[in-house]
Amino acid sequence: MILCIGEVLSPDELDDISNLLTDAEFIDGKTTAGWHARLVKHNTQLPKDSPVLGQVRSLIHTALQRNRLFQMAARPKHIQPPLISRYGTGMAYGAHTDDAVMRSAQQLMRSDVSFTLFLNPPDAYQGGELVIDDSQGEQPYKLPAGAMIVYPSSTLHRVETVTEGTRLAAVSWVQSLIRDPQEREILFDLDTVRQSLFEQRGKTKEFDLLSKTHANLLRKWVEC
Ligand SMILES: O=C(O)CCC(=O)C(=O)O
Ligand SMILES: [Fe+2]
Repeated sequence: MILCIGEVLSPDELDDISNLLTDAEFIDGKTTAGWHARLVKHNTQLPKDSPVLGQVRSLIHTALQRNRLFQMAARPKHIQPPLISRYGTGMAYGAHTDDAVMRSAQQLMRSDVSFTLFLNPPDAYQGGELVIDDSQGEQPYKLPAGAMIVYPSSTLHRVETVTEGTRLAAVSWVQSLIRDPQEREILFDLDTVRQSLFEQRGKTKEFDLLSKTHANLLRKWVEC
């Protein structure tokens, strides 16, 4: 499932992030890519010791925690602290697949879900689409500032060359409580229907039965 979620960051949070990044120093992004992705990764990102990295990550963490759609779609067990990337003119990230296993703090995590959170508006740059190769073929995504795309880490994807302007984005990976993407989608759909039924009719018998099925499938599939 590929899901676009709007207004994950508020205009105030976007302003704060933009101010923090204005004078920040960025370094070559190759340092955090796997050996094959490194060959095609041409961007820059905030270094680990950047004085603003903690604040930017904290704003993003808060936004992800409160976003119900993200929580429902990804069911995060671990979220890798996001990389804050900047693509200037001529920069791109060629076709690659994300590492299946990553080190997060002191532990290893599996990447199930990848996401890009767009930090500046689409008219601030030409090109720079995230292109995901899914069963329908290649699909380009270029979202408004503050919106995010959540997609399976198993896909091949790339970032088109930025031909003008600057693209700012946060990217990260999630190990999901629900490993299987189809099971995750079934739970997402059931949860969506359950909530809409509740909004329309309140806590009916049908709502209770759907909630029971949702909880029992979650119990069956969850990896704690
Ligand atoms: O910037 C993006 O939209 C995606 C970057 C990416 O694919 C990666 O860092 O692995
Ligand atoms: Fe990637």
